[in-house]
Amino acid sequence: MTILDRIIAQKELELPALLASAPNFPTIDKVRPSLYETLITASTLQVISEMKRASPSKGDIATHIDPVEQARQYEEAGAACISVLTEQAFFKGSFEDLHAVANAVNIPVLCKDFMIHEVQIDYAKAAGASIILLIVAALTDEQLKALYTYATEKQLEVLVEVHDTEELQRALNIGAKIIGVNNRNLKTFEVSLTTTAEIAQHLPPSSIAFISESGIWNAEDAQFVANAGAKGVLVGESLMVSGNVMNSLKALQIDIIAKVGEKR
Ligand SMILES: O=P(O)(O)OC[C@@H](O)[C@@H](O)c1c[nH]c2ccccc12
Repeated sequence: MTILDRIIAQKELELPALLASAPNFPTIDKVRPSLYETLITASTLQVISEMKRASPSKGDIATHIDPVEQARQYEEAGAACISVLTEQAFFKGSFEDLHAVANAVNIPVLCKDFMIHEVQIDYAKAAGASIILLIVAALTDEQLKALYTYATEKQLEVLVEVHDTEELQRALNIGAKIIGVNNRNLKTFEVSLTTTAEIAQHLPPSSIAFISESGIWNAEDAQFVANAGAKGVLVGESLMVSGNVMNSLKALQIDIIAKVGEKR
């Protein structure tokens, strides 16, 4: 059993409780910018910064950090979006974290979880998310399509995560507009930024907002994925452990305007 299998099995165990009750969060009435628009019009690499206490690959990362404080710093540093891990068993997140962060900031908020059922999307929306994640590797084509449609009908944006070219094709088939390459293999935990470069070669020349996820530590990493065509990066651990969130985040916001004659 891979870690992804284990997480999905855990999600299936949690579904009955979600289905038996209804989300009960005070409504957050905010109109947030579209992440898609921000990404495709960007002239600097956009940073989606993540609130990540722990992970199955690293164990505890930063369990003492207050999500609201962290999110405020991300927003102030010019993050395009804040990703909040809501998975509990392996990442120590919660919908409460998501709601608190969504309340505190005005930029787009991504519910980072392992979605297998519409009810999770209801909770994400109720807790204030403007974007959800769908992981192609965790879903059948039918599930992927159904969850994608359900989320977009609820006015949520969708980040569709892929790890190889076959998954990219499945994401393209459902009309995904924001596609993220996870540099971390969720089956082996191996991280390699070249995954982004490899998959980028198979992107059709269209208006897809392409981002690179995981394993981004510094400006050099940011430059590498930007050269491959990424418009944004999804960054967790390096910002969670940084002693200076503002500087660490700003260092990633490199120029991505292609110079004439330069190949990207
Ligand atoms: O901490 P990192 O290496 O910067 O990675 C962040 C983010 O990409 C990672 O948390 C992630 C990417 N896809 C996921 C899916 C589920 C949970 C977590 C993730």
